[in-house]
Amino acid sequence: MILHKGRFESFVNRKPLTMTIGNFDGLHIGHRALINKLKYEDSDSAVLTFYPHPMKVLREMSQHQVVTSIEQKIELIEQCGVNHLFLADFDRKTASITKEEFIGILKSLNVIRLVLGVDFRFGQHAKGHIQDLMDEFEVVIVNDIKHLETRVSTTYIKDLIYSGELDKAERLLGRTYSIRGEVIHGDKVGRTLGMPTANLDVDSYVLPPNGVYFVGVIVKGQTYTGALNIGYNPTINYSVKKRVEVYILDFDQTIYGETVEIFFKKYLRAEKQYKSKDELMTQLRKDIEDVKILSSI
Ligand SMILES: Cc1cc2nc3c(=O)[nH]c(=O)nc-3n(C[C@H](O)[C@H](O)[C@H](O)COP(=O)(O)O)c2cc1C
Ligand SMILES: Nc1ncnc2c1ncn2[C@@H]1O[C@H](COP(=O)(O)OP(=O)(O)OP(=O)(O)O)[C@@H](O)[C@H]1O
Repeated sequence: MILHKGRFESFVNRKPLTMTIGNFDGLHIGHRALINKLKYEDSDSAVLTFYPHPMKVLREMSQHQVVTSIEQKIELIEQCGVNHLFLADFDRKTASITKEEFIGILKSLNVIRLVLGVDFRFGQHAKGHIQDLMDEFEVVIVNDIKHLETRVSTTYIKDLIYSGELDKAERLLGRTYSIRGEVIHGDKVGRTLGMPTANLDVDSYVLPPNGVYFVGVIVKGQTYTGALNIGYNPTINYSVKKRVEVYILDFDQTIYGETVEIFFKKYLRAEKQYKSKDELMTQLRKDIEDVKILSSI
């Protein structure tokens, strides 16, 4: 896959393209339905997406949470076998590109065919409609992919994750929900409990509810099993900021600064304030036993 990164109006491409356009946060089964329709003999397949997510810029949402980081999105699109990914910088200037200018840029990029969802809008104030594109390009419209009468969308999947419906989110994503984060320094209390944990910086992701999860962990290309806690450590070492920390089974490396990927497999229990450190430790040992059993099934 060729990754074109930069300003939308500055991209250069010679070969004819069949392109789809959107945010594609999550690369869910609806998005994949579009991408799977990009293959034509007469052209290369292409995805156009914007970074940062337009919502972050337009609504000034510094805390806009995502289902896939930009790195994950690039990898997932590449795995779909797409020839070109156009990753356009998104800022106020990009947002002010009119629908006529938008069409002009697509033409200059040699786009001959567009594959789009029925609700597709584009250009300044989302004034451009599919109808405006039909005069200039061949347009393939993909009907909404639904799950039990509900249109699959990133917004819906985010709600499922926030409310802990991870099985359903997994079905709509077509893969286990995973997040990536750098291992940061915690308060190093875990190791004094005989249970060193990796604290993760995963601030930009949609997180499921607080509690303990059975997870898969990828560290330096190797897959491990883990017990992950999302919460505030109410028993010892209370934290005002939400923490995400994982105990990786059969692992004893120092991994500060490494990026690890966490795959949410099963919710185990709520985070709880225990009366003593010993009670917490007894529970943590039980969590690890539960995770061992689940990983052997
Ligand atoms: C699998 C797992 C489950 C946890 N469950 C709880 C819990 O129920 N209640 C709690 O107060 N802390 C819980 N913790 C947090 C520990 O108290 C925490 O690891 C400890 O405070 C170490 O913090 P540190 O990373 O800053 O060293 C859990 C941690 C893990 C890894
Ligand atoms: N369920 C679906 N079925 C078919 N096409 C879809 C579906 N969901 C999104 N698309 C199409 O995929 C492209 C990219 O979608 P985009 O990521 O912008 O929206 P979305 O998944 O609906 O997310 P959000 O909930 O944030 O609006 C658009 O052309 C859109 O119409």
